[in-house]
Amino acid sequence: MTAEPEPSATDSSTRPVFILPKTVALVGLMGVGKTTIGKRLADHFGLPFVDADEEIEKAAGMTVADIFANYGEKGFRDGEQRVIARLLDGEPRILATGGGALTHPLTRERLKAKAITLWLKTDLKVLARRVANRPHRPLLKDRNPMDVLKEHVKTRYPLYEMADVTVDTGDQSHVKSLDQVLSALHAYVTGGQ
Ligand SMILES: Nc1ncnc2c1ncn2[C@@H]1O[C@H](COP(=O)(O)OP(=O)(O)OP(=O)(O)O)[C@@H](O)[C@H]1O
Ligand SMILES: O=C(O)C1=C[C@@H](O)[C@@H](O)[C@H](O)C1
Ligand SMILES: [Mg+2]
Repeated sequence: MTAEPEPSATDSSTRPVFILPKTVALVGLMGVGKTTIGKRLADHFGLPFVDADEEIEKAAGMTVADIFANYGEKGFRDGEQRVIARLLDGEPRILATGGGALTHPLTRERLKAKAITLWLKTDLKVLARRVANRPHRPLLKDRNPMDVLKEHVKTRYPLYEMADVTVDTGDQSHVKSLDQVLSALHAYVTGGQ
């Protein structure tokens, strides 16, 4: 006799099916998976995926690193604020924000009003390992990643706490992280039904 296969985390038929009433905006520290999980979430819902960093680069015609170099962090945040405002208008979508987007008061206000905000978090050691492999982030230039991440925990965690939904993904596969995100969103959208 052949046993029925166990439903696995990769079996998308076991994932909850529901409609998103508005845009889901992923927030959290750099390297936590906003882009990676955001793309998979968009595929699941058949919604467009947008990455605020990419949209800022398109609008400015230069890389995030060059915007920081030419206009400083303040210049970048102003541009980021305008781009996120535009991305929050229109049909629901999945939006990956930049790690520091919530530091701008207007961005915080708009995200709160127009999106379901979802804070992705994980252990700092996991993040330090991930960002060490990718040297393009201007805030890490010539800095020890763990020092920067610890500073960001102090200044940004109080901001991320405004999120409607929080998911701690630990150090596991994308597939499992996506499952966690979907069940947390499902509980939020249906009021835990
Ligand atoms: N379970 C997981 N969830 C999310 N990302 C993971 C996971 N496991 C490994 N990663 C890897 O972590 C790296 C960082 O992810 P990603 O670029 O999506 O982060 P981010 O939050 O968008 O960062 P940034 O703020 O710099 O844009 C990617 O290489 C991704 O593949
Ligand atoms: O954490 C941050 O402040 C940043 C994260 C990236 O997504 C980019 O938005 C930029 O490098 C700044
Ligand atoms: Mg990203």
